[in-house]
Amino acid sequence: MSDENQQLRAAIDHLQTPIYIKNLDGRYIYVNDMACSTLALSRSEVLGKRDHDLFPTDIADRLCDIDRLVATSGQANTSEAYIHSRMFEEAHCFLSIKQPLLGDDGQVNAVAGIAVDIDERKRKENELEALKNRFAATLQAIPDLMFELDLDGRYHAHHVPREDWMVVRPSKLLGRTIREVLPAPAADVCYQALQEAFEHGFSIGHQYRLDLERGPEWFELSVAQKASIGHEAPRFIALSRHITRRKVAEQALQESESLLRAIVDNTPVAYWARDLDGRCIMENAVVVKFVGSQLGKTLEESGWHQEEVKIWQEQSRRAYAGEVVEVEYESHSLLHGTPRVFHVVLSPIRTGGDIVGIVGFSQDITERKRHEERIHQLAFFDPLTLLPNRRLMFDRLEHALATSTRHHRMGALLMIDLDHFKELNDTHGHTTGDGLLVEVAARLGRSIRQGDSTARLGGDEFVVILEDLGGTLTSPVQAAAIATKIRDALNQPFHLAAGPQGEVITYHCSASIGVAMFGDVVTSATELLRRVDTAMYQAKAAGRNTLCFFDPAMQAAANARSAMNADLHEALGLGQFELHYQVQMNEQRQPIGAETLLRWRHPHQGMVSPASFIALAEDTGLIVPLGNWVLETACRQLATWSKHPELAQLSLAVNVSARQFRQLSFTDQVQQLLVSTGAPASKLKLELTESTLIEDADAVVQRMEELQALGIRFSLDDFGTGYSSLAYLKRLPLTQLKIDQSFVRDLLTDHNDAAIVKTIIALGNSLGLDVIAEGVETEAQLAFLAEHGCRQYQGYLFGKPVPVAAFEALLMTLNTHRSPAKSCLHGHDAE
Ligand SMILES: Nc1nc2c(ncn2[C@@H]2O[C@@H]3COP(=O)(O)O[C@H]4[C@@H](O)[C@H](n5cnc6c(=O)[nH]c(N)nc65)O[C@@H]4COP(=O)(O)O[C@H]3[C@H]2O)c(=O)[nH]1
Repeated sequence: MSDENQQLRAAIDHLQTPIYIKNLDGRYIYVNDMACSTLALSRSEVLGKRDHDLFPTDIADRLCDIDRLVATSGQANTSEAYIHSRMFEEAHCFLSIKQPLLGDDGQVNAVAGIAVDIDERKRKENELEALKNRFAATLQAIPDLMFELDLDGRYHAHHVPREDWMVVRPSKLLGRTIREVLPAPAADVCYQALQEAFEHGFSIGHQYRLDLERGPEWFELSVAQKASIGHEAPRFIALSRHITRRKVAEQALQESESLLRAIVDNTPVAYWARDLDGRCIMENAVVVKFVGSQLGKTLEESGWHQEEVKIWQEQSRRAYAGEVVEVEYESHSLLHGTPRVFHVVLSPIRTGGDIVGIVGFSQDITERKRHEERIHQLAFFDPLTLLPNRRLMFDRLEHALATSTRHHRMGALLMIDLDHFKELNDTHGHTTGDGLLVEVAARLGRSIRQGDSTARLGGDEFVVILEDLGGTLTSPVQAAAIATKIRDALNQPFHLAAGPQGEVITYHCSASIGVAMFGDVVTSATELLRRVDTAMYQAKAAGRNTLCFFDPAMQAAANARSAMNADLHEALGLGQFELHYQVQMNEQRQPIGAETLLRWRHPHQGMVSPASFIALAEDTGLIVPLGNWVLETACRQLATWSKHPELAQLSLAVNVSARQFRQLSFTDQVQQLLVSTGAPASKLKLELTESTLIEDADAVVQRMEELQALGIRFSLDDFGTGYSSLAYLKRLPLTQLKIDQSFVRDLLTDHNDAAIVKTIIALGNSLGLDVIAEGVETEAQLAFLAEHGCRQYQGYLFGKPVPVAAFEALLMTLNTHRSPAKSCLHGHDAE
């Protein structure tokens, strides 16, 4: 070995990198010092050994494979391998470079290798890789879009976790600018943020909207300038956060807030809140409208009336203490208009159990209050006179009864009914009638003491409750004195507006007053009212303008009256009525007709006279259907008679009551009856009383003329008994006057009656009217009447009222036995 080779060998031997040579059997034929040190073996322990002798099988296999490859290919090979050696605690990574060695024959006869310990580098590389992976994983976990941009907005890098948030695909981004990618409004926002970041180092909070495939999406930008190295152009990291959900929620919140605000502002309720210092922190438009804006003000600074501030301070104090306060009060502190009534609710505002302020609602209830008052007024007061109505009177009466019984004090109930009120109404109209009622109410009020009360029951009926009248003996005297005072007050002339021009008329009024005492025995209000009604009715029956105390006999009569009333209502339906006929004669004592007289065949009382029930039927209105029944029956009878030659000449006089005659449809009803029954109108004579004629004379005349045009005639019943003047007598289309039987009865003994009878006959004759006398019972009466010119008669002398069969039989007898002197038979009344 040359020196040079020796030096080289020595250098290789001591080289600080393991070097080795293996023969084609894989046995080490050379190792340098470092190789031995690395394996921690002596050279003799290594030389002649194979890799399988030195290393674990898997490593040894791999090393042998590479050796084989190098040997067969004749090519060098570089590989890395982790080698366990005793020198290191853990396997070290070596970069192994293997080179085939050629023999003299040019064939590979060995493989030389050098193993560089790259363990340290490898570890750093691994660490770097791990760091890179961690960073990539972190980046991947960021849900926001991230871009690296320069000041021109050019994209240099990107992190795009969601491609559907992008306007262009990420691969098309690099090298392009924001303006080339985003629509102008969004791009403007981005450039503004970039500029800010350039100026201040960062920018946050800018938002932009992109209309993407799925719809509008919102993003929020955070831009920060990257630290630049040297004179590098500035770069920016822009983080674009997807905030659509937040935005939608914000918008929904905003919408619901503005809806809430609109509701609060548009609700008619004033609404406000105050903090713990009493400052107004919220108010709606209604508050502003009523009292001007209170925002930021305390109650003391509100400018309201001092008393109202005090009320509010007190009520607020309660609300601050945790109470829900409700108050109604009238505010005088309003900006405009008159004071109004409010219903206010104050309640504490709590957050997490702590009271942090109070909230108030205030509703304007002025109109509701007015309506309530009006409803109360309508429910309990008479709208015309403003006096308490029946309902309130009843309550007061019950109260008065309870008090007087408890304190043994007497009281009296007065019922006042105006006489002939209906006539005033009919003659001058309802407005005049109303005027009278109002004035009567005022006079009643002036006639009673404080503590007594008066009420209007309806129509022309008033009551007065007198309390504290003293003991049982003196109290009726006191009651009578007050009732008399009332009657006298009402007797004073009234000056009432009447007619379309409102001319003033003087009206004289009278009243019938019933009095019922209370306090000595327990009586109910209903019973007391019944009693006073009875007494008042009695006062009316006693001739009006009078007062009458209740007594039990009176009650019995009233009871009988009311029982009869009940029976009367059923009688028509049950067919209990009959018509009787009383013959009417001429001076030749020939029958010329009959008067129909109503009879009620009562199931228990037998035949009841019309004198007992006609007035009642008139009061209750039953006279209308009843009168119709009478007219119809009479018409049928006339129609039947018209078919018999002996009876065809008879006329029938039918009593028609005032109420029946005043029906607007009366003429039509009669006409229809004539048509439906076929009765000859000329044989029908309607008997009207004076009372029928005096009320509303014009309408009566018109109706009479209408009926007269149908062929009907009229007789004036009870002539001379009423107050009627003779003035209108000639206006009426009458054919007959009837002398009342009261004048006929004493004709021969009473000069006055005789004079009246003669006057009536003369009057009738001078007006060209027939005159018929009723109640003729004797030949002497007949002779007197005939002598003074009365040509027609009716009375028991000729026949009593009898049913139709008896009447017809009577006529037959009269016709067959007619003789001038004594042909008339006395009829037998069926009763
Ligand atoms: N003492 C005496 N009495 C005689 C004599 N001749 C007739 N009378 C009675 O005198 C009354 C005459 O009838 P009026 O004056 O129309 O008075 C009638 C009439 O106003 C009314 N009335 C009777 N029927 C009806 C009717 O259908 N409709 C209406 N609205 N009223 C009727 O009832 C009143 C009483 O009728 P009645 O009780 O039937 O009484 C009848 C009759 O029975 C006599 O010679 N002596």
